[in-house]
Amino acid sequence: MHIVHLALQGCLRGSDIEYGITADTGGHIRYLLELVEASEQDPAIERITLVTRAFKCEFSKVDYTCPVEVISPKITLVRLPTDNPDYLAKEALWQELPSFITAFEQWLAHLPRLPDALHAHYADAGEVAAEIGARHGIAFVFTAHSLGRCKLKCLADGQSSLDAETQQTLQRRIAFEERAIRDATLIIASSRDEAEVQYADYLHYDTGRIRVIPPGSHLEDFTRATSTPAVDAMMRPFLQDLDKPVLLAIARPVTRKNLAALVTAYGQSKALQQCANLVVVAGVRDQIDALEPELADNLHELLTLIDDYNLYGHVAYPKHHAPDDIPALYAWARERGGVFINPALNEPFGLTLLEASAAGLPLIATDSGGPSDIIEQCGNGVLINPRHTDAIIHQALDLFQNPERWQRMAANGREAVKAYDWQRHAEYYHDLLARLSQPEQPPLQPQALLICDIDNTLTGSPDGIRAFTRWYEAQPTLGFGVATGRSFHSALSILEQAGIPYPQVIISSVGSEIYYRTANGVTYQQDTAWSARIDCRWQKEAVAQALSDMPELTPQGPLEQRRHKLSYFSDGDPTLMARIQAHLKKCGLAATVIQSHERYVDVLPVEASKGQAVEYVRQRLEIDRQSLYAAGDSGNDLDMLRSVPCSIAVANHCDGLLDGPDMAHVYTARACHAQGIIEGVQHFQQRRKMGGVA
Ligand SMILES: O=c1ccn([C@@H]2O[C@H](COP(=O)(O)OP(=O)(O)O[C@H]3O[C@H](CO)[C@@H](O)[C@H](O)[C@H]3O)[C@@H](O)[C@H]2O)c(=O)[nH]1
Ligand SMILES: O=P(O)(O)OC[C@H]1O[C@](O)(CO)[C@@H](O)[C@@H]1O
Repeated sequence: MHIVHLALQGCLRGSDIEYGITADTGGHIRYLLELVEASEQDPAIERITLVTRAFKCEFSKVDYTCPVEVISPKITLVRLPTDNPDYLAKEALWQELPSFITAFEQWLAHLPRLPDALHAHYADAGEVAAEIGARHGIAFVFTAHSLGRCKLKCLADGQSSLDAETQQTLQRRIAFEERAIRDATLIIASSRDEAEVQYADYLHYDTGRIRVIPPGSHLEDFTRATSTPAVDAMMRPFLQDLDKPVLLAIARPVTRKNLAALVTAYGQSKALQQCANLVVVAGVRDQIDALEPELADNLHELLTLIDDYNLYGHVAYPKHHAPDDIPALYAWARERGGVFINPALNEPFGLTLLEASAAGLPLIATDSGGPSDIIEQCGNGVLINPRHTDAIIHQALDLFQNPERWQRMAANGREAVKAYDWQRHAEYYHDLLARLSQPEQPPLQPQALLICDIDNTLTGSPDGIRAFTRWYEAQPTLGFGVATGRSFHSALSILEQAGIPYPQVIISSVGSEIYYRTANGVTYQQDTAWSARIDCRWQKEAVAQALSDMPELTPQGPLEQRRHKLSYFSDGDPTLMARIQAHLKKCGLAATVIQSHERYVDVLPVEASKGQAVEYVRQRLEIDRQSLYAAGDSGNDLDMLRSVPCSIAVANHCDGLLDGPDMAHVYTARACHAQGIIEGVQHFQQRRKMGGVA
């Protein structure tokens, strides 16, 4: 397979990246280089080409006009010239897109055959890929890295109005993104937040074409790192007490990274100054005023704040560092009981959080964007509102003054971050690309359909999953779907992690959303008729308002709240469901209320539940009632198992699932988890063969 990656911005080269030398030389470059390094390990990948723009510049000694750079035997970097030969910031690149497209077409014309996959990084490359894709009928993959609508929102939040030029630049970028999102065959997001919140602001948002594949990080570099004399030398000119704990930030000095708020918070708190130094690694520079205006303005602001708060001797802001110094910087902070902070107004994902976690530092991070996913997964930090300096102060003091909490978070992070692995990313990514390059399959028309709950039904036993996968492969006429309380992306992630085949149908968010796998075998299409059907009597805001009167209900995190689902934690009181129903009735509202695993309460439109969604899918796929199997284990499976004649409760079922008189038809498997599903389906198949009534 030949994969072509398009990435136009910043100073891209094969090694020794000058991170932060321009506003656009940052995370997308690290992401891309580490992705291709993992990608080339796969023998199925014959060739990888990175295509970028050639430019001249005065700020670096590197030759960024060199047309071809061989990075490894499989990976080549190609620089294409455009009309303007000079370095241009991403905001000005749009002018060069027509000439870049022409140069790219000429380059493509010299290839023996078109690439198997085209992958565009960031809005501008997305525009090129959409144009080339349309002209040549090439499918493409899009990764935004950062989205204009989120940036617009977070910049606009802080000010009464944005200047006209910024508005115009962002609107132009958003138009490119809209086109890329509309035309891309597949979109790769790094986090659930990106997939479910950040992309959701776009007109052409289509969840089913997005896959969440978290990036990795060269963990070993950070886990093994120790501080070096170079880091000591970097800090010595700045800090009075080199041994104090450290509050460390590493980010390009752009407005979105909000480094000024960090220095302000530090300046406001004498207590924080007493217990820790502040280290801000904000790119590299020779002369501040020779940098791009945004970088220079932000650095001037930092220097002014340091001066205003008289922080000399307490804050370090080194001028230079090499890529190799970065792991040593985290290690230097760890050796001093440090904490890593990312106070960005919005962080689409946040590679620095992975790096800091691997290096053993607890995190304080913005509550806007990808960090919430990372911290939820790793349990190694706290989220803060980046506009509240008192929250930064409070959380930093708490971590510095509570060594047990520090230890626990540092240990959690080191362990959990192992899940962010480029090799795994590459395997998943290649599998998707390989499927996309195969001819499309005819639409699904199974003769029978098995719908399974995921958690503790399909999952729970790795041996069971292996047995299930083998067994399912030998059932050519049996369709397979899942019905889960998880969101669509959360469901796909757990299935991928567990090695379960991609289902043909995904009923997610407790039956309030339905997706069908499309003919390319990779992407999904949402059933909008189902959404419209359950929407008609649903008054989400009013229901949420009414339930806010019930103190025993605590809302679950923002990602669990969906257009047609409100989710809460509860104390598990068995009378709660009835009380919620009564309260809603009193308020003139109606909803389906579902309690599971005692703690969880989901409130849905009246027409939505797993059972009603399964019946809808059965009719839509024209499956005979006796050829539909459903398997589950807990409270939110109850109405599905109750209504499907061939239902299976796995042996590890809970929530008194089979207590009701209307559950007598349910087959109770002797085996737990996925083995129980196989046992149940075989039971019904056998019974059918013998002519019994199911
Ligand atoms: O002075 C600096 C500043 C940054 N870095 C490195 O540059 C990378 C920065 O990546 P990240 O923290 O992810 O931020 P961005 O540069 O803003 O990257 C964009 O692209 C990334 C990859 O998709 C996403 O994780 C980000 O959220 C998105 O803003 C990290 O490896 C840093 O260690 C340096 O080496 N030196
Ligand atoms: O917030 P913004 O301006 O979209 O910035 C994202 C920037 O981050 C990067 O990943 C930096 O490498 C670039 O894609 C882009 O220049």
